[in-house]
Parts: sequence; structure tokens; C-alpha cells
Amino acid sequence: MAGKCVGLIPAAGSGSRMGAACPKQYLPLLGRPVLFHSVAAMARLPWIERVYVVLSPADQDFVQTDWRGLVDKIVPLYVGGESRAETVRNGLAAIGHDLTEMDWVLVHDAARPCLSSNDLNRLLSTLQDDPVGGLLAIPVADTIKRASTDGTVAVTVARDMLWQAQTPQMFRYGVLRRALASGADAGITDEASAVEKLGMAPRLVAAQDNNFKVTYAQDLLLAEQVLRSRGLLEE
Ligand SMILES: Nc1ccn([C@@H]2O[C@H](COP(=O)(O)OP(=O)(O)OP(=O)(O)O)[C@@H](O)[C@H]2O)c(=O)n1
Ligand SMILES: C[C@](O)(CO)[C@H](O)COP(=O)(O)O
Repeated sequence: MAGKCVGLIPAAGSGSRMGAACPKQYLPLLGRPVLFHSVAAMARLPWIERVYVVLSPADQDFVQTDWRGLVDKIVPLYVGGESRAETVRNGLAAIGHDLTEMDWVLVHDAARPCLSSNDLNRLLSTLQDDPVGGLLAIPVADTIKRASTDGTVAVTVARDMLWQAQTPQMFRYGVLRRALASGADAGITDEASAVEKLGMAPRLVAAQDNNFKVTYAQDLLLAEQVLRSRGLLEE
């Protein structure tokens, strides 16, 4: 496979929808921070050479975390921005000396701690020769409604061919830097949407295992159940 693979984890959010006293990536999950599980999901695979964790410049929790055996593979970057897109853009700029245009960057939310090795390995095997790259995603299973301002249904959205984007989102370093370079981040809520604006078509890779984003308080309980079901025990 041409080019090495690195992870880049945007971890500079405030977690406002979680409503916790600290950013949600540092909330405990089976005795470790949520961020630990998201980083470990990538760092434990031998084909991922390094995992860059993009933090808020004011982050003081990363250094307090016991990274165990992961510490040799992870690199903190205190260049997080006001938006997820800005955080990723800043992170990409900070690692340019390490990468070539053709190296693969897998951007993975700090808030997705349940990413499985199975899904990560399938993402790589599906995309490693792809001319564009792509992302883990799941086909929409529920009926989708668009709301009116008064809280009633405006319209039911046809769900055929609709997918929910997840992460990792895997693109060549050069493509991703160009896609985010403009800073015109309106409507850019994931890396794939920026790449699509270049006129490219990222490939959808169906996730087989639970890989939801921890956004609200109840999501933490579900994440704990998912990880326990995979044999992960409280540390
Ligand atoms: N300025 C930002 C905003 C978000 N993120 C990261 O992007 C991922 C997905 O974003 P989201 O779930 O929205 O996290 P928050 O922005 O922290 O949550 P909220 O929107 O509830 O404040 C998270 O890992 C978050 O840390 C980031 O690195 N920089
Ligand atoms: C990148 C993402 O997780 C794909 O679904 C999602 O767009 C992140 O959105 P958020 O509002 O930054 O959580």
C-alpha cells in the first residue's frame, strides 16, 4: 500500500450537549477517559504508525491521563480550534513535516470510543487502493422527518440511499489539506463533505459494529455496555 497511515483525533470540543463539568472526552468510561478508548482503538493496530491527538490549547487533562503502553504512539497537538473543521485543519498543518501528500490520514472523533478493530481493518482494506478515500457509515434505518419551526413534521424525507456518516474518515494527506485549506467551513461537519466540495466522491464503508458518537449523557451508559460486551472490563 502506497503511503503510511496515521490517525488524527479531533479532541478539542467542549461537549456542551453532554452538560458535564468537564469536556466529554475526559469523562470516565470503564475506568479510563472516553478519549483513551478512542485513541486505543487506533493505536493498537500495527498498521497505524502514529496517532495525533488535537487538543484545546488550554487542555490540562491530557497530561494527567495514564496512557499506559499507548504513550509511545500518541502525539498531543495543542492546536484545537473553534470548530471541528478548524481543529482538523490546524492538526493537519502541524503534522506536515511528518507526512507526504500520499500518506493516509484517518480522522476519528475522540467521542467515538467503541470503534472496533474489525471495522478499522475493513476500512483500510477497502480504501487502501481507492483513488479518493472514504468513511465508515451506516445506512439510515429509521424513517427521517424534517421538522417545521413549530415542532411538527414538515416532510418525511425519503430514506433510500441515505447513510449516517461516522468516523474514521480516511483520505490522503494532500487531498485533506487542500479540502480544508480555504477555511470556508460553513456546512462542513465532516472531512468527507470538504472533499466532496473538491468534486470527489468518498466511498461509504458500512460499519458492522457499534460505533456511535457519545453526545448525550445516556450515550455513556450505552458505550459502557458495548465495550463490556466485547470483553473490556473496568480498569
Ligand atoms: N472545536 C471543536 C469541536 C469539536 N471537536 C471534536 O469533534 C468531535 C465531534 O464533535 P462533537 O461530538 O460535536 O463534540 P463537541 O463539540 O465537544 O460536543 P458539543 O457539540 O455537544 O459541544 C469530538 O471528538 C470533539 O472533541 C474538536 O476537536 N474541536
Ligand atoms: C464527523 C461526524 O462524527 C460524522 O457524523 C459528525 O459530523 C460530527 O459532528 P459534530 O457536531 O462535530 O459532533
